[in-house]
Amino acid sequence: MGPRPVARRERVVSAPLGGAPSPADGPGGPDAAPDRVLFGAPGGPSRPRVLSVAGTDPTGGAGIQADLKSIAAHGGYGMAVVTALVAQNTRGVRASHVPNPAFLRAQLDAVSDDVTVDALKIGMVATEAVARELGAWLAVHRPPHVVLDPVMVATSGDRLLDGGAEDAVRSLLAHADLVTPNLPELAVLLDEPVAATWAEALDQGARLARRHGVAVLVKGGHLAGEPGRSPDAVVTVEGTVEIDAARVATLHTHGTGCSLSAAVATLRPQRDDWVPAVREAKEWLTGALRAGAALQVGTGNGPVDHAHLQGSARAFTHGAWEQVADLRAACDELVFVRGLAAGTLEPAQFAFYLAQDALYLREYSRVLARASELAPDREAQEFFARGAHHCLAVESDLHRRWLGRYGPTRAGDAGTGGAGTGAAATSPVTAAYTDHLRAVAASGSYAELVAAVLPCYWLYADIGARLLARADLDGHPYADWIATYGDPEFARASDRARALTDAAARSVGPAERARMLEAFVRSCRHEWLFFAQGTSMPSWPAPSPAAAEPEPAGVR
Ligand SMILES: Nc1ncnc2c1ncn2[C@@H]1O[C@H](COP(=O)(O)OP(=O)(O)OP(=O)(O)O)[C@@H](O)[C@H]1O
Ligand SMILES: Cc1ncc(COP(=O)(O)O)c(N)n1
Repeated sequence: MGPRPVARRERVVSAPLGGAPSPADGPGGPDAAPDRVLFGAPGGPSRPRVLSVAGTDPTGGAGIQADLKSIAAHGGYGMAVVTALVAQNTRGVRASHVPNPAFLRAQLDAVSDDVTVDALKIGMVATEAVARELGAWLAVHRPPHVVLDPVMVATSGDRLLDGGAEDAVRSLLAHADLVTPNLPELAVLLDEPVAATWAEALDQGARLARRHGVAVLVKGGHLAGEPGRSPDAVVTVEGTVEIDAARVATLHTHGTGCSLSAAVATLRPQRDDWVPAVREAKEWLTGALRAGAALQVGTGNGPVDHAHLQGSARAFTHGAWEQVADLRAACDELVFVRGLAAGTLEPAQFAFYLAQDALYLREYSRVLARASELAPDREAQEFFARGAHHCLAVESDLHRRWLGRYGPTRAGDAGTGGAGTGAAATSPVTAAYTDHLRAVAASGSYAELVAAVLPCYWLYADIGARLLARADLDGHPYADWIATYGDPEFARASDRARALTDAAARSVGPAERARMLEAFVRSCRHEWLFFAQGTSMPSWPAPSPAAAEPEPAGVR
């Protein structure tokens, strides 16, 4: 029932306040890139198709090999064009071979002649000639999201870019949305000394952003004076968003920059802007750094573990979604859902459903407000607070746009078992769902609560996308309503709710994860019932008038 129109409203309502490009929208503002593709929607690609243009590392920790693992770990389909074959391992670089630029172009064209690229990550370009050829290709085939990792020197200290080719890398900035230099690379791009403090690094990031109209991911991996921390920041002409993380005490940092930039490139087509993509990628990278040593790869600076969330620790929502596969199929088969898609649903049944939806949203808003209160960080707090606010906006909108159309009495008829006395009463099905949510809000943890509220986003985004693809909306009585179900904005909010749930799941132990799963599955069952009541809820008798209070003894 839920927040799908909420997310839709998010775009409309926030425009006057937040309509200016956000700091992380990139140089062209929020409209520079086309609307996000709804990956996994019918008829569309199931995953973002991400191209890495970079050098190789036969030991698999950096370059293209790392990029492909990182892309896969973030749900992308990875492709790779090789700029340079590098004989290296965890101890250093021995030799490299750079194929001629014509062969690079042949590889690039082989991809762009055949495949749509949703995001591009550029890593080691090795020589000026490679950078120029790549620039020429980009001038014609620029993908919607371009991340440039201006690789110059390896962790081992070996050069990966020809001396004198810095200008050519700088020229690629014109084709990039986000550039991800480490501190020495940032200094080279600006032709300034290396920043000694985090504040200086941020200033340099701002100068680079202004000079080239690009978003800059300033990385604190090489920073000395911040003990225990490894902060990064997304810096644009509009401002700076810092993303802090604990420093992992490890030698195994080979390929961190490659892995991070590939992760961000893969997440960007799946997220609203650069900040959430970087936040998620960095959180993942910190886990990958922690798990790196256990791989026992090499005797030098070993790689990070790109697969640390796979296997037993794979994303919580992945397993939870599989658990409710039957319920999801059952939702599709409901008379209500089929009638909605076909346009054959009785208007009175639709009105009853909407009246219950409005009642539900009022309660759901309170529950989202509680999730905001419990949220562990500002981004989650804002996400749920916005959701809570928009639920109320949508509830009012439902009354104004939809329930007015059918008349409060008819909705009330359905809701009060035929009493026909105006406002709808909460049905037992609606009450059971909101009771469940409020119980988790009252006594569950943040992790359990986000799992409980997730189905209201995710099931609707999922059903919405399929309804939209199937239904012919021309002259359809519920066209407006179905369009809100399939709105990509809503799918984005659902993705975010899912990512927050996964982040919460990663921070708790197995017992709490089991409670999260239970809360999630229960909410899914309530969602199914909520749809089902639209066509199969019997009227229930209106309550009898309250018995008159007995008069207290001794009066008169
Ligand atoms: N020891 C660490 N603990 C936590 N995060 C780290 C650590 N070292 C690097 N990082 C993070 O890894 C990412 C890459 O940062 P870094 O500044 O090392 O870039 P880089 O030098 O381009 O990487 P690479 O080592 O691949 O060349 C950043 O998000 C940074 O904060
Ligand atoms: C092909 C290639 N690209 C990038 C790096 C940088 O990674 P790191 O600095 O972690 O060695 C590398 N070593 N090899």
